Amino acid sequence: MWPFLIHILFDFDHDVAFSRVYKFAGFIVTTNFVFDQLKMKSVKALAESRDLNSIPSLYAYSTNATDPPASDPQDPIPTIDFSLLTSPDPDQRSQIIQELDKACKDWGFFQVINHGVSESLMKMVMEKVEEFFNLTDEEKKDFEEKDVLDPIRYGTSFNSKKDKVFCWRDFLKVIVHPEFHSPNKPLGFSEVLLEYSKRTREVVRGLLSGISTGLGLDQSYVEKSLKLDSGLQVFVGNLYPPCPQPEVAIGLPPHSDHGLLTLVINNGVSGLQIKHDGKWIDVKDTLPNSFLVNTADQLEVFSNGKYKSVEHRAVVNDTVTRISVVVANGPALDAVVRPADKLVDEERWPAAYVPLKYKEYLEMQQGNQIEGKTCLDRIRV
Ligand SMILES: O=C(O)CCC(=O)C(=O)O
Ligand SMILES: [Fe+2]
Repeated sequence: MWPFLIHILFDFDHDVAFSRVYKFAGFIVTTNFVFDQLKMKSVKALAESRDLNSIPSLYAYSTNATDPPASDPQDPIPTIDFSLLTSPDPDQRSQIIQELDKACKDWGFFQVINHGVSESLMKMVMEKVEEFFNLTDEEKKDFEEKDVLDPIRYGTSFNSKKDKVFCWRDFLKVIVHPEFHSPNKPLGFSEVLLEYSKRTREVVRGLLSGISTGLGLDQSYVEKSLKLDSGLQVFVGNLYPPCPQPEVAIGLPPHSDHGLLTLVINNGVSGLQIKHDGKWIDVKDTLPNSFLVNTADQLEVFSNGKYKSVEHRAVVNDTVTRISVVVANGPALDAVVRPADKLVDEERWPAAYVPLKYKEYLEMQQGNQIEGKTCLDRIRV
């Protein structure tokens, strides 16, 4: 006898359903649960549910078949000694500016050491993010995402209203500049967040002034033209719980970030991969207390394509929780970003991107599914 297929559908109205297949007393039972009913079910809650030995089909992600598997980098990832940017020795300064320029041009990704942010602050911010995710679902509910520009957004996947395949990731996104916001829990989070956002902003400012010089512009050109005094800074905590089928799930699919520079640290568990020379490489064995920095879309536009925003993704594993703390630093929301005048020459290097207000770019990127560099493609000339 062919087994019967019993399809239990709880609700036809919703398009986001996930199914699981069970064998039950000779019958095959497919259950379609409507995701809405589990709506803010975090991946953390899902991963902690008993007997989870496969992932719901909603999370089934297939990697691009043309992408080779990730490997270790053949050349070492560039390292930038931040302290040299303010060295009293002009030769040392110009040397590090050249290295920074090369790192942005060849990699779009580098580690920053001697940046002045204390080890204890980096450790504390990681602990507070972990404590945040360990709050009860009820407590975290207060911060559930509504709109992409809400100052505090707790959520799952990337854009759970649009994603066809869900990411194995929960997140907390907080706008910390030009206005500072913070969840009021856990205790002490807000103080740590304020300090971390100030300190990391100093690092970003220093890097961008070096980058400005490296692009052949005045040291303060980036800062002034993109109005960094009121630049947008978004703090992101990412939680990637252990996944029973890591090879068919994804923490975050390939994407580039929307701002200028992104600073990343993690809890010592690797999972970040970047695309370098067309190949995915694992980012691991990084220097202690370093920041991983990547160039983002607005820097690609501003530099007229001299620096490309780097594509990266996060993979998951089946044993340990990975946490990353990301600080995305961009222009002011009302700044119109266009290739810098000095980097445009109608004959040799015509402007390769159309001018767009950063706010509009951000809404476009955050309001859609995340997919490689498709958002940037929309504003290419
Ligand atoms: O988890 C990571 O290492 C990277 C996260 C990331 O790319 C992002 O939040 O945009
Ligand atoms: Fe990213």
